[in-house]
Amino acid sequence: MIQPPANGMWPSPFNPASDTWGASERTIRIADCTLRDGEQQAGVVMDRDAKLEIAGMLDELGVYDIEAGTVASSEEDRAAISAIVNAGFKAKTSVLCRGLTKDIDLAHELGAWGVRLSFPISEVERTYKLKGISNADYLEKALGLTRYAKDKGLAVIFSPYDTTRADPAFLEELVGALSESGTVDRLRIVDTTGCALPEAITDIVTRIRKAGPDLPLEIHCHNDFGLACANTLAGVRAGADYVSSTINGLGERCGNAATEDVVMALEVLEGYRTGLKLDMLRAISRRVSELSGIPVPVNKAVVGDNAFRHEAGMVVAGVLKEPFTAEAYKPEIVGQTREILLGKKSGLVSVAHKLEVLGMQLPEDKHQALLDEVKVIATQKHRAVTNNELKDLLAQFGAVAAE
Ligand SMILES: CC(=O)SCCNC(=O)CCNC(=O)[C@H](O)C(C)(C)COP(=O)(O)OP(=O)(O)OC[C@H]1O[C@@H](n2cnc3c(N)ncnc32)[C@H](O)[C@@H]1OP(=O)(O)O
Ligand SMILES: O=C(O)CCC(=O)C(=O)O
Repeated sequence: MIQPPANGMWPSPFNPASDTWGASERTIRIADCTLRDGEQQAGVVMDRDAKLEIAGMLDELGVYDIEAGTVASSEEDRAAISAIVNAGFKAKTSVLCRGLTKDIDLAHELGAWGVRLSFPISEVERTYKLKGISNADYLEKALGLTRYAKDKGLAVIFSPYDTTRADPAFLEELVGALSESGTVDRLRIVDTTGCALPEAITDIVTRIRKAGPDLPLEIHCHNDFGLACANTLAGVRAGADYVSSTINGLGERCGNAATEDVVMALEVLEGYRTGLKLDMLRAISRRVSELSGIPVPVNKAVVGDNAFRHEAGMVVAGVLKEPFTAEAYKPEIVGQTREILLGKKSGLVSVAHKLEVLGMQLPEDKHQALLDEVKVIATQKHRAVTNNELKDLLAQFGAVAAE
């Protein structure tokens, strides 16, 4: 008889073998940016206490670094950054800086571990944000800023904003120069408008690795085409060891790659290890939702309420015998629980199951009539039937407590 895998994960055997991308030799580190890009979602405000609480949960989750805010943004944000820096977390605290030395000074004064120097590289960004700066001036400025930050003892993550629309030859030239300068600890590849395909990310990472073979890489993708997770995975496969993502995919416009999606795809489908406490994912998702005011869709991957809920009769008939018939991994791995709902799509197997769960007995010849009534109620109410509604129905049908 077929045996489920002992680790509670059952991916497709058509997936490439887990050592294809060196998964067994690489640990992928999560550089979470919920508190910076997450807060950039229009209308979201997270105050100092909210940020400190989320940072504490991220630390417990096991992320490598926490991008705590944009240092120039406000006094409140600087207070939050300062509180996070001084909280004694294991995770490192970094901040986003513009290409301005005054931002680097602020980061230094706050005691941040590192800076992400955001310096737009594509022609469109440079034209409208950096007064049309030339390639030569861009290079000089980038080298000057990274040197300035390095001399202050900061970890330097250089971020050529809008990387995926950069001129490829200039991007390679920049990477070569930064790499040679020894002033950069990591390069962040940014798909600012979410406009890249996974193949493009693979190409960019491959080019960058050729131009600066020793430069550690971070991948930061937006979700405007629903590709943020796929693009992040492509970046990791091609050689990025750091993932910049957010809880619940919170972030500008359509958001960022969701930490929970990326981590579970890496762990379950690709065989990488992230070192995260996966069973915290549901709890941190809920808290970030509460503190940001942005709800988690019920069908959100990994952390949604419906991620491990089953209603359709044919599915439930399988799940009750072997959950892997409808699930790729066990819900408890991510702090979720499985639930069977009774509703419009249920069958008799679900009726028997619900009776058992509620500790009730009903003669089998009444099950079909009960199911018919369940379907009427569900159809009228446009939802599944609650346990209380079911208990009332069972009373009407003369069900008794099981012995
Ligand atoms: C999309 C991203 O994820 S990047 C991160 C963006 N995050 C944020 O903007 C959040 C926090 N921002 C803020 O609180 C404010 O924008 C502040 C305090 C940083 C700056 O406010 P202000 O000084 O009033 O400037 P404002 O935001 O209106 O405009 C930004 C200016 O910086 C320029 N700029 C934009 N990006 C950069 C950069 N990376 N480096 C240097 N200058 C930049 C813009 O072109 C604009 O210049 P202009 O005034 O000549 O048009
Ligand atoms: O330049 C950066 O690293 C920040 C920009 C960003 O978050 C983005 O473009 O998506």
